[in-house]
Amino acid sequence: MDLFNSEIASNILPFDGEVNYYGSIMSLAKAQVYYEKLLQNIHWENDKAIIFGKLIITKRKVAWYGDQPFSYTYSKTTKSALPWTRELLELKELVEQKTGETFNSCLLNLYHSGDEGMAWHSDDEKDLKKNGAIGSLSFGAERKFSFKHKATKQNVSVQLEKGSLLIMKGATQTHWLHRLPPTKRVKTPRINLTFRTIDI
Ligand SMILES: O=C(O)CCC(=O)C(=O)O
Ligand SMILES: [Fe+2]
Repeated sequence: MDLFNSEIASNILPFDGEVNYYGSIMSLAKAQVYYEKLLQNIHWENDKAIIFGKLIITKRKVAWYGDQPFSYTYSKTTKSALPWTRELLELKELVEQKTGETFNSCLLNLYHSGDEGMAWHSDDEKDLKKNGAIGSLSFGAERKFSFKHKATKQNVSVQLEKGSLLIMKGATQTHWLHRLPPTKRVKTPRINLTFRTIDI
């Protein structure tokens, strides 16, 4: 499906939420340049989380940027947002233009290989605007991304291509979990940007 210049993308969820996959929204060459710049210029740090009362340091690296030094608490740890870089602002504007949504912050993830992933969760932290859209851009290795309905356990998956955009909105976080499954097949890094709205 060629969605390169298209503003429309259909909902991949059957009910109880809205997830639109736009496919790649830029040329492969541009996606590669962004991948390299983000790898270099982002203040990547290992993520800390408190899970079952134990401090866990993840192999995955994260970073947190925004309009203001927002603090964001998840898995009982708090981060303070750094000011936007030039590339992040360009990408934020691109995602806003494609989706008609606005965002004031971005959580970034760096998965060094398929050994690293993210477990089932919903992005329903109290700092986030309720039912606010989340725009997700992917660079580097292609990975599978999955949704599971909290009640029916129904699964929906999508392959996230280089330079692709996925948007989650409406009641998605209330009714569905999502994850990035680990995979033995992927040996190279992936960078993911999730643009969000912090409630102020
Ligand atoms: O890496 C991804 O595609 C998703 C990351 C994610 O779900 C999150 O940061 O909340
Ligand atoms: Fe998430």
